[in-house]
Amino acid sequence: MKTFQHPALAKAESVLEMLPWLIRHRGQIAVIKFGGNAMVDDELKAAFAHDIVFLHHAGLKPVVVHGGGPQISAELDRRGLVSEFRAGLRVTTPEAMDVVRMVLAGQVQRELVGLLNQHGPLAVGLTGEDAHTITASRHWPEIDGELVDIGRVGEITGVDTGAIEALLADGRIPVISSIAHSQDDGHVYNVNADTAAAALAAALGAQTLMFLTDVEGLYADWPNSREVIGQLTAGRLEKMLPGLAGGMVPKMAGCLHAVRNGVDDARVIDGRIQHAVLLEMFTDEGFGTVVVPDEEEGTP
Ligand SMILES: Nc1ncnc2c1ncn2[C@@H]1O[C@H](COP(=O)(O)OP(=O)(O)O)[C@@H](O)[C@H]1O
Ligand SMILES: CC(=O)N[C@@H](CCC(=O)OP(=O)(O)O)C(=O)O
Repeated sequence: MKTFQHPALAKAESVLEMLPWLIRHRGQIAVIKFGGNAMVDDELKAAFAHDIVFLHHAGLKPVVVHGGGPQISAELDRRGLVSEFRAGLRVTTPEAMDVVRMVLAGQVQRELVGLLNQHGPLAVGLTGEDAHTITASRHWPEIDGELVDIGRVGEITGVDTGAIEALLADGRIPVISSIAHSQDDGHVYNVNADTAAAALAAALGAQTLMFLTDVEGLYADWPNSREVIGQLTAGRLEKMLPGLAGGMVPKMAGCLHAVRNGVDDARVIDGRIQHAVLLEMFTDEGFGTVVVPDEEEGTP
């Protein structure tokens, strides 16, 4: 008997191509950090939300951590306040902290929760303050041999995954803002969102940590070349870290922390590409930079 090929056969084939990835990722926790610089436009943000909802329905447990650096800077600017960064971290006065909290928890997080919930009652937003999810103490970075005061910037001292795990068990998608509570002094602290995502990924026992940013991945010789490093081991990354600069420092330090603390792989991918998360998780077209534990050198 002759088989009949439906005109839409190619569609069935592309659905089937996902099968090995669906089997591989089922039940996995994926922490996905959406950088403020990757939130380029409404279409891209909507595509990101769609991808996260797809992961959820594909049987993964996505946890979204979001940034918002440029959005905070814009609001500070609107209020006539300056944005100063030291050692890659925003100098955060108590007045600026109010703006950080308002922009991250009140604007960026709300927008992402709203976009996710267009697909059903899925997303619940929280900040690190809620249920002591992230606790911190005041961070004093060392610059030129001296400890420098950069205000209400927190160094993570603890992660309590209870609230996130309860949400995951309830079939929700947690969306987390990188703000922490301090048990030392009762203040609220501004935490770099990359650092928060990495700490959460390790504490949750996530399989994957993914950073969506505004470059293709880690460039080997930035800013001189645009050659992306496809894969690197924790050991190689550790040697490279002191030579890195700018926004890549917390991302790559976060990748290292994650894979050294039980996360299978940590990725930096180009969040400006529509459906970057889906392409990375469910196709062979891996792009960006993946960091793997030392023993996995050579594994795709
Ligand atoms: N080696 C490198 N490879 C790629 N980008 C780098 C590198 N070193 C520094 N950068 C900078 O890091 C930026 C990404 O970090 P950041 O601005 O904090 O983004 P996000 O908002 O996504 O966290 C890039 O736009 C680039 O300017
Ligand atoms: C201490 C510190 O610098 N906190 C960051 C928090 C937001 C963030 O990290 O956002 P991106 O991921 O978009 O850069 C800030 O105030 O900009």
